[in-house]
Amino acid sequence: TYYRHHRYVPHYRYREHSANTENLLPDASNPAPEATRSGVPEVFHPAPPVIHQIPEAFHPVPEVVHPAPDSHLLHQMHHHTAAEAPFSPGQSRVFYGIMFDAGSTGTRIHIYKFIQKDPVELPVLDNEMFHAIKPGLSEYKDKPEEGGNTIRQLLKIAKKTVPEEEWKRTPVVLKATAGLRLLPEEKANALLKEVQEVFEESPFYVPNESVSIMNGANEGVLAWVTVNFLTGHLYSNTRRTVGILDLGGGSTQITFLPKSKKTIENAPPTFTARFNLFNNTYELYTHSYLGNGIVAARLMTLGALGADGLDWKVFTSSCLPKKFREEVTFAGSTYKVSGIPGGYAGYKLCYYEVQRVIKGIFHQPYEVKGSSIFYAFSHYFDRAVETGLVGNRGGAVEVRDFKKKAKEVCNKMTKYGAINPFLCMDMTYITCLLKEGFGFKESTMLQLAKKVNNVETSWALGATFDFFRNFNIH
Ligand SMILES: O=c1ccn([C@@H]2O[C@H](COP(=O)(O)OP(=O)(O)O)[C@@H](O)[C@H]2O)c(=O)[nH]1
Repeated sequence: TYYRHHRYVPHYRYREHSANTENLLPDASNPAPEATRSGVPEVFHPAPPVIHQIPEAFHPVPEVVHPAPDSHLLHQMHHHTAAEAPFSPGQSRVFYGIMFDAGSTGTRIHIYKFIQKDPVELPVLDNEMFHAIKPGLSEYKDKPEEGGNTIRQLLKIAKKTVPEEEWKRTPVVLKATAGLRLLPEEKANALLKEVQEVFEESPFYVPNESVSIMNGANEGVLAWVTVNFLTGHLYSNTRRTVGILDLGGGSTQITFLPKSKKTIENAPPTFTARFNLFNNTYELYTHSYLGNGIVAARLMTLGALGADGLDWKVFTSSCLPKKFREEVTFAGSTYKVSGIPGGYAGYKLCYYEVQRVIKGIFHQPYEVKGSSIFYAFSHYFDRAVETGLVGNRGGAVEVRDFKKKAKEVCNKMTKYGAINPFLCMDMTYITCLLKEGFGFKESTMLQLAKKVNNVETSWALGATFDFFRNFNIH
């Protein structure tokens, strides 16, 4: 079935912004999207096997900055004239890319399979194999060899997924995010060195700078590229795109293409990123708030992050069930946390506590009060599913729905605490983050998704495109 051509049919609909033919591949037979039922948030339907056309930016051209030592790989990656193409007539070529996401709460492997039908056509994304393990690399800060074993484990999946004859030209790349950013440099470097060694003993192709800590701006931009690619916005003729909201364990990202110049003019200089893609130069508003991921925010709410006396101190909060008591490990430290026995718990008090994590830290972009569409994934999605705000296929909600649900969860702590004792704290934090952090209106619509067309919404696909054809983000 590798070579069967599936037609790309958009599976996303939106109440205010319905998908239209601009977002489709130029295929006259693509059906026009159905009208959405007004007022009913539509869900995403995981697509049947889909082939995603790679945007032109990914079209391999000779100025690829990552040199591949394997001439076979280069041969395939670059644009050929028919005479030099390594293709037999009518035969498709398949190639793979392996991207590791070393997050603060877990490590994930994404194995992308691309198909190039003939040397002059753009490759297409055929499918993704995804696997996640917990905890993240940062938990192994004092035992890097054990951290390396988690990577070895995931590489076994890569060896099962990628055919053996492709191993030596399949690039393997790892990018770490907040977990490693928050570690002391020497601890983070020891972990990266260990991963590099594990990669080198693997049969895959290890490019230069294969293992690194990604900067926050790239994390936001590359997730934006992924989501706009998967939703069909990158190869549409309009400049209509969607924004992204990513809530990790250690950091949180907001990225969107401003419609108004004022947004860029009023943004701090480090909050914008420019890059070329699809013959367009994009200037995005993007920022990663380190320490404002959901797990870091829990510990800040509790007053635990950076506190002394961790051995004996118990950090309490009215956001937690009164009888709850647990140890939380984050960025290599362990904290004792609990509810307030015999004390008060509930939404109002909790909101007051989480506000401390947000006040005075966030820049509110000029435009966010407008009608832009934002895709929210990672922990936004997880918490929305756990509380029943959306089903596990995701869907559209308004910011006020998070608030309503947060109140319900905090006021029925016993019921929801059984699902996840941090639900009240997390939902209240998300509400506060959206409203008082980014400055969204209560009526702003968010599309909650984990996958779009069967591919994970994360920065990893964007990073794989960037690897093959550098966007030169600056
Ligand atoms: O491809 C992915 C990448 C991440 N996640 C989820 O997104 C969150 C990201 O958290 P992470 O630990 O990576 O946060 P960071 O370290 O970047 O702050 C976690 O709930 C993951 O399970 C996911 O569902 N799919």
